[in-house]
Amino acid sequence: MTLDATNAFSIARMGRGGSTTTDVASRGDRTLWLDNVACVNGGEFLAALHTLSQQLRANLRMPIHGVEAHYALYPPGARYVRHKDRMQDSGARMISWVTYLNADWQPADGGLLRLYSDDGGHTDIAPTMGTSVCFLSDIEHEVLASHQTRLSIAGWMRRLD
Ligand SMILES: O=C(O)CCC(=O)C(=O)O
Ligand SMILES: [Fe+2]
Repeated sequence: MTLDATNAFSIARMGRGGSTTTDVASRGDRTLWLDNVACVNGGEFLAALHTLSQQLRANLRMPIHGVEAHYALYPPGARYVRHKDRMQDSGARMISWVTYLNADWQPADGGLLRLYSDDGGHTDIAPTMGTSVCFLSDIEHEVLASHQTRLSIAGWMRRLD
C-alpha cells in the first residue's frame, strides 16, 4: 500500500508483445513488476522463484528458462475474467505462482481465485495471507470480483523461447 501511494503501479495489460490492451472491466488490477526500479522488497520472491525454476529444470528436466513476477493490487470492484496465463507464442508461461498478502480476508470480501477443471468443476481459493497457489499456466482461471483491496505477488516460470 505504501508503494501504491507513490503511484508506482500501472493498470494491468492483457495480451503480449505489440498487441497488449487495457480493459479494466475484464482485468481491473494494477501491477508493479518486481524488476521495476520503484519496486523494493521484491527481490527475495524473484530469487526464490528463480531457485525453484532451476531445481525443476535440473531435477525434473522441465524446460524452464526464465521467471517474472509482479505485485498486483485489485481495488474494490476489480476482477480478472476467465483466462489462461499461457499465450500461444514462444517463451510461453509454463507455471503460475501466486502468493497472497491480505492479513484479514473475510468471505464477504470476495476476490476468490477460481481454478477450472476439465470436468466442468472448479476449485476456489481465498486470497488470505500465508496462502500460495501454484498451477500449470494452461489451466483456465479467474479472479472473482473483490470487494476489498486485494494484494498479491504473481510469478511465472517461462519455457525457453
Ligand atoms: O491473483 C490471483 O489469484 C490470480 C491472478 C491472475 O490470474 C493473473 O495475474 O494472471
Ligand atoms: Fe492468470
